Amino acid sequence: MNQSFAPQTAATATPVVTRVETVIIDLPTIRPHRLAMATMNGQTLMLVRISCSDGITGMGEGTTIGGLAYGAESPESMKLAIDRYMAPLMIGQDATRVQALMARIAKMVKDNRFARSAIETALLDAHGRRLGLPVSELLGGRRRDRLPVAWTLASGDTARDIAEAEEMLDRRRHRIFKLKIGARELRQDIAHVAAIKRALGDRAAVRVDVNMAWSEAEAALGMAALADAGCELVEQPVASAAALGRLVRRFPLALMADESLSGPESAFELARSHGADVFAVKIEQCAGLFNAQRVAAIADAAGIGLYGGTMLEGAVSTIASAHVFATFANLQWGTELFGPLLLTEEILCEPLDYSDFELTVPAGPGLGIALDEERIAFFARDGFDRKTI
Ligand SMILES: O=C(O)C[C@H]1C=CC(=O)O1
Ligand SMILES: [Mn+2]
Repeated sequence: MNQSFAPQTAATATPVVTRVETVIIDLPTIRPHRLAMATMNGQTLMLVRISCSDGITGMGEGTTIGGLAYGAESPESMKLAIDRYMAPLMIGQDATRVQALMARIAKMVKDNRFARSAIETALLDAHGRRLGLPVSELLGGRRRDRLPVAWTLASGDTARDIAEAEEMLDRRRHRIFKLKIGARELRQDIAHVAAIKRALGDRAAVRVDVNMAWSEAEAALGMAALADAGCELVEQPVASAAALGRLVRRFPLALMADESLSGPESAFELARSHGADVFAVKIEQCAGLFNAQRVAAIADAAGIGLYGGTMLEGAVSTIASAHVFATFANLQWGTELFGPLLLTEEILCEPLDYSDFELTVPAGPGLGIALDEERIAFFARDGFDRKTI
């Protein structure tokens, strides 16, 4: 058969990355958010925009909690890693081969998982827009259009937390509540959890996140008391993965790994050592969306439950997470993709749909969201080009 191989014209030439821009924006939170390691009064988003030779652009986000309190990357270090090290590796490279380009970056940039997640998100957003497909379709296809969303009660005050939970139930926004504990004395924390569960009864699920604040002995005491109080799940009570393995299944509540999980290798190790009942999957901890899928596959193979976690990201990384969680075969524990709701400011042209206890995964190309560039420019620390994307 005769085949014609027409030479590539400018219009069909491979799109390459032409520009990588970053910006840091500081936004207030609706109330102080008290975690074991830090109290947040605001959140800082590091946004990245990748432009390509075919005129397509994509957005990504790197966000952490409490500066350097949560992990080794800060918003400023993510910006630096991208500006100084990742961008030069990307300019002129094929923008359509996202996995190949991420592998090129991973070879030259160790760790820096949050910054890599931001870049991968932006490349997938751009490629989705190019092909007219949502990111979830690029990742193999979504299995669900809506995701259950938990809310974190972390005002530090029991009565205020109960009032907040009641309001969320009334508005049908959340019926799963995660309580941040570990900053106070153990007995006080248990009394706090028990009071909230008593007030909410069967109308809501109550879970806790200790953010590694307990010793193993405290965790044994605490988990028994939490189970008695009607708490259904405890997240990362201790720092060490070995200790998690010694605590799991000893008490009638599920044990979830969060900080111990940093991608497929640690997921495999936790699965091998039976270190958790549930994995909190976070795209940033995993260094991107493809790795988040690998972590989910490991959990499925090991019979470990899945939960869609957050680093309290803004809309861009929240929706990137939503796209990948929508592809998971199992999502037994729902998600906590409420980050944008903790901020006083809307940075999207159209707000996300949180209704009936769930978040709708956008259906448009790429991430399916449009940033309000005026708002971004207004909140940018050092200025940002206004450009409609
Ligand atoms: O899970 C964490 O440790 C971080 C985060 C998620 C929800 C929240 O309130 O804090
Ligand atoms: Mn956690």
